[in-house]
Amino acid sequence: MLNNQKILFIGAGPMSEAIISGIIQSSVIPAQQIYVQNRSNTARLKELQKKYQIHVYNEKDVHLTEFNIIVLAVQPKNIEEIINQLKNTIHTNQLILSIITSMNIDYFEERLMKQPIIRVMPNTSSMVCESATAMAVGKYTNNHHIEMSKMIFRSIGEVYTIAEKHMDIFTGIAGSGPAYFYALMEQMESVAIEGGLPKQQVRSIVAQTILGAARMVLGNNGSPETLRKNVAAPNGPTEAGLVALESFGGLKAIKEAVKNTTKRSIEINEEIEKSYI
Ligand SMILES: NC(=O)C1=CN([C@@H]2O[C@H](COP(=O)(O)OP(=O)(O)OC[C@H]3O[C@@H](n4cnc5c(N)ncnc54)[C@H](OP(=O)(O)O)[C@@H]3O)[C@@H](O)[C@H]2O)C=CC1
Ligand SMILES: O=C(O)[C@@H]1CCC=N1
Repeated sequence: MLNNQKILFIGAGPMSEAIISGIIQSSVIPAQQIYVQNRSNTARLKELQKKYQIHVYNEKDVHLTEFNIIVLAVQPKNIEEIINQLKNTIHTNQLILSIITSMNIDYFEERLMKQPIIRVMPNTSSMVCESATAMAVGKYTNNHHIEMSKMIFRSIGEVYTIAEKHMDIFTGIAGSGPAYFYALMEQMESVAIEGGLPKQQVRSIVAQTILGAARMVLGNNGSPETLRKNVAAPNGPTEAGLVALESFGGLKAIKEAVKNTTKRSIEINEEIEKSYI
């Protein structure tokens, strides 16, 4: 429990909401100790306040030093504004959790003096407490910071502590991963509806199929390779499907999607670093 901690979310987008929803559902931090700010979208702040009974702020009204934990949840392009807001204001006893895509811990450590910082990559399944979240720690963090961060992110799913150099590839498979599965689901839904299955059943059928496959792997029922082979009898329908998946470039496409995401994640950090030179 982090009952005595006050936490501020800078950025009121879907990722902040997903994390807030998780920590309230799991009673990790009480709603009255959760604060969220943005710059302009007051309707969004009111919506979050009403839904979760949390405190909301406009950027200019925030007193940063009140908070034990500050979560950075804005787009990378807004990072400079955030650094300007934090610099010369926060203390080294405040923990910064950055979920900002691509931005390295070094970036923060160079601009904020000896600040404990943990870089985190959750995914949108946080909303249903099923995120695969990575955590990489900065050099000014201690065990207490790490434990607090784990407690927060375990409330929205599984947490994996990784080396920071692997954060971009982690983004490639898990941060962005849900989007590939949704794209796959869109295609499966569309072909099933074309094939005559009732639209209202198709969504559940496709989602249940993906959920079942994930549960089989997580339940140690075999490797994906073994489980794939178990589905596909020689010369059966699945084998025909897998042949099409390969011959139409589906398998290569999956690898390329992960590689391209990873590459773009690296580039964003480089672009922002370069904009300072
Ligand atoms: N969506 C996803 O699947 C994942 C996203 N992430 C990362 O998490 C971060 C947040 O994502 P997401 O919630 O989707 O982002 P959004 O772009 O939807 O939301 C960002 C929020 O930040 C606010 N904002 C922007 N600049 C400032 C500022 N200077 N001060 C205060 N608030 C500000 C915006 O509101 P206003 O304009 O009113 O200020 C908005 O509420 C991003 O870096 C994203 O890459 C990480 C993992 C997964
Ligand atoms: O693509 C994005 O902007 C972020 C990275 C991980 C998920 N969404």
